[in-house]
Amino acid sequence: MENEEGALDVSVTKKFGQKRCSPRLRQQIKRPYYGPPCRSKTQTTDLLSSNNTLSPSPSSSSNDNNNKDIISQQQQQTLLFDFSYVPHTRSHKARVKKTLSIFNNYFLHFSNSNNNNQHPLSQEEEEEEHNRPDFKAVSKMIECNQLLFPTKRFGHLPGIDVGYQLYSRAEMVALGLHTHWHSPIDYMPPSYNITVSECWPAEGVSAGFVVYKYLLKRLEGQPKLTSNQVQCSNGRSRVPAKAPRLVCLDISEGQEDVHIPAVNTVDDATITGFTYTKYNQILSNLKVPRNANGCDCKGGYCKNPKTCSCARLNGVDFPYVRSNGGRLIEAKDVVFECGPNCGCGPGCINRISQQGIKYQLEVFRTRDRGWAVKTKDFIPSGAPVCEYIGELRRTNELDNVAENDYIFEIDCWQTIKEIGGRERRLGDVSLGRRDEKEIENSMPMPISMPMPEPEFCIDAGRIGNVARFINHSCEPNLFVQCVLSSHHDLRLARILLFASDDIAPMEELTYDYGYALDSVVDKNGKVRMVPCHCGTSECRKRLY
Ligand SMILES: C[S@@+](CC[C@H](N)C(=O)[O-])C[C@H]1O[C@@H](n2cnc3c(N)ncnc32)[C@H](O)[C@@H]1O
Repeated sequence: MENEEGALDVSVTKKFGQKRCSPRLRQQIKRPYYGPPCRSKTQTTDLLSSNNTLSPSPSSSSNDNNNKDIISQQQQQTLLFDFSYVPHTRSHKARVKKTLSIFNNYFLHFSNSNNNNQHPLSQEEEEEEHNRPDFKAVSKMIECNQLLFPTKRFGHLPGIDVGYQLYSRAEMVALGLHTHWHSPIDYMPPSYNITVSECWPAEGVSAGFVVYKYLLKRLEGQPKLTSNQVQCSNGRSRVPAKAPRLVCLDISEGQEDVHIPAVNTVDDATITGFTYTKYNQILSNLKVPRNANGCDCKGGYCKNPKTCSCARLNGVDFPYVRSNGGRLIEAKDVVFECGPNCGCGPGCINRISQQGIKYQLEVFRTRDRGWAVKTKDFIPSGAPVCEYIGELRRTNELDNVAENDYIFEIDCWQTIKEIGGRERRLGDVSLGRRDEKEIENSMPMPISMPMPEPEFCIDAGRIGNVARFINHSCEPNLFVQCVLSSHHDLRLARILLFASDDIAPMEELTYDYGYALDSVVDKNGKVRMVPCHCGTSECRKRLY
């Protein structure tokens, strides 16, 4: 939000290419977080100390007429001064992270409850402020005392660094960076002008508005900006990056809807030794389960979760909302999507993971982790990023497993049942017993069948897609979601990677490989140890 000279562009509240965004954050929570603590108004604002995992209730007070009053009361609170610069600690950053998770969680739930309204909202009603899911999310956070900085502050906000990219006013309100919900421009009375050195109208007039810029004084002790923190409000970096060497224009060779270039600024390596494919390859010795029965929904789209048999498998709800092209509301042990025998069509809300890659991704070379993948687009939390694609194999038929870095064991059943030391991958996800029963009932094998180890895996060593280049991080921004669409055999579930946070453009994509330490042995039975170079504050130091 501040440029190299310290001039603040008041257009910071403008959209940044897409609808919503989040700052670049390093989180403290290892697993995707989907259950915000909803606390009473009397509690303190220490979000991190709360252990409650109450899910937001989309219906409660979402249309409260006094929402606006709550916000305007807040706007009138006394200003707090804080001119001392406090270096950001992990706990400050974790609070920011958690606040944005809570906002996203409410946003997705309210979007879902709008979709599921018995009487769908008209276009005009949808545009009314009190019906907007972002407005409802912020109102709910105010009601539950979940804003990060609920009092208007002047000066430093611990945990929020210069260089954060914020795309929506609602997120800024959630953090306490912006207090005027109704107006895109927040302000302080003139008596608070001590931090402004200069102010001038920018050249040109945009859509009838003059854009003002402000040169601000740096707080004492505030570190200098680094070039990678500098962003313009139009999304382009102000400091030109060193021209990368393009080693491949499109690793998918036209198979994906978007080109996936590969660049290397580190060494002479090129992309070799694998063939790109968009679909899992099934080896001839493997029997593909028959297609599951589908739902009877008509008219191209599944609309009613009570009558759609696929929605019933997901706990009588659709797992996705339509916002930003489709987002998973919350992580689940398994998502049942509509498939080939369903009455709906390809545009159905319950087929979001079947649409292929839609974000601009780039493969790039790192100094210590080989190739990696970054996004050039903003990716909202809950959005599907890509599927892990390769050859479907039996795990007991793999040769040289220890030498193959590209094997993904399909361990959905084991993680649901917490078999073999596999903890539930989704951490904070709450799953009712009923859902687990539904999953078991829909499986084409007896539930008593002992499956201590995954029977099948996806081997992307020779054949695969862009997911094979995504590295591990102990603080990832993607999470693994098992999805069943054509059949209902969990042993052969599809493996999808979804965004666990809002992901800013140019951020590396990572997920937690989830290896148990000492679980990988070489062909002589000796434990293999690989150091982790994810570089995050939560790093467990070893990949396995
Ligand atoms: C699925 S591949 C990921 C792409 C890989 N970097 C490449 O160049 O093709 C997994 C391998 O990448 C490397 N890797 C991934 N994440 C890593 C990390 N955090 N630290 C060290 N090495 C990592 C390890 O060699 C690992 O076995």
